Amino acid sequence: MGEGEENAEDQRAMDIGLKDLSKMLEEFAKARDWEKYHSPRNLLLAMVGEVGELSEIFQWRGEVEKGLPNWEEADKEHLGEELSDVLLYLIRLADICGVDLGDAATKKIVKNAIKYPPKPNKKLL
Ligand SMILES: Nc1ccn([C@H]2C[C@H](O)[C@@H](COP(=O)(O)OP(=O)(O)OP(=O)(O)O)O2)c(=O)n1
Repeated sequence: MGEGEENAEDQRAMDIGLKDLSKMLEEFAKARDWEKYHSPRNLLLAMVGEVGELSEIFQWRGEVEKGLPNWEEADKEHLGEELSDVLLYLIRLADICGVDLGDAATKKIVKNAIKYPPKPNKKLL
């Protein structure tokens, strides 16, 4: 196994968090002098573009089974890439807007639970 493959394994093994990804994206932009392009509006439009690319994967397939059992591996890999592009732009957008996404999302889940109370026998939150 080459060094690059070992690093990829390490990355997979890591339970990476939003803050780590945010830092990596900041470094990625800095290293390319792309910070000037990463304005809130540009990032939002880039994210919406990636949502379009994600949608294209499902377009014309009809409903698909959970777990995508009949999909080619290459299609699943493509799906992972497009999901990642959406996530990465979302994380970068939140960072550039000064929003702590982990904190905001946690608060939102609590708010959702109050708005939509669970069935009495299924109370998890
Ligand atoms: N100014 C940019 C351009 C790209 N990226 C990063 C975030 C996304 O994860 C990915 C998007 O790259 P592309 O625009 O090349 O989009 P795709 O990877 O989807 O390629 P394609 O549109 O050719 O399928 O790169 C970024 O942070 N800032």
